[in-house]
Amino acid sequence: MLVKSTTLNKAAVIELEPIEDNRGYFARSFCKGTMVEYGIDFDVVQTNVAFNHYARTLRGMHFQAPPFSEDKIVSCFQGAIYDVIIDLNRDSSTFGKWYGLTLSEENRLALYVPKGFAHGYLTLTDNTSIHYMVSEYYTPSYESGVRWNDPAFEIEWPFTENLILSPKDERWEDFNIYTDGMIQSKGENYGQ
Ligand SMILES: Cc1cn([C@H]2C[C@H](O)[C@@H](COP(=O)(O)OP(=O)(O)O[C@H]3O[C@@H](C)C(=O)[C@@H](O)[C@H]3O)O2)c(=O)[nH]c1=O
Repeated sequence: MLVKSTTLNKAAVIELEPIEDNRGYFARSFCKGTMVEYGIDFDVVQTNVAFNHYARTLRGMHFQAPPFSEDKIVSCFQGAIYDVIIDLNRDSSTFGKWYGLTLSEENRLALYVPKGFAHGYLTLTDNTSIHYMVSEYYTPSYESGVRWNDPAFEIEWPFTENLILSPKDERWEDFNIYTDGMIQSKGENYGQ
């Protein structure tokens, strides 16, 4: 597996290195040692799958606040999604910036989402299956989010009309770039 940097601090794209033969291929999709070589210390405590019936389904933008901030590794093993992250760490030079890429069963890419990043995705096809590993247990009282179309971030989504969202994801309040965000080293969460 190859780990490649992105435009956002700490976030990375993971590329499989399939070993092919007449049956198909084999590839490592996660290796703690390889991640450490790239400076990422990731301990998986839970793996999750999500399925979406329809294209234009948007889930996000979610994070767990300190002290339950979590790293994630997200991949799409059926169909295709446009996956987006936002750096909400106030002490990061890429604070407030977003990054997006297509994850699909064809490109077999995964996205490493560091602590303090909001994460969400828009399905590009019907019948999408998403797999993600997380480094913290689900802690609903620390679950938080920002709205997919919050003007503070200007995310360029492939579609913006006729989206399917949960009521929770429609209602995240506006992010205030001056007062909201997190500082992981201090375990602090500001604003929402
Ligand atoms: C995330 C999660 C949800 N649930 C429950 C809560 C609820 O009843 C149901 C659906 O939850 P949600 O609507 O939050 O599911 P969903 O919108 O798919 O939430 C996920 O979105 C993507 C973008 C992420 O990045 C994930 O970390 C996670 O927040 O599943 C768990 O039991 N454990 C979990 O770890």
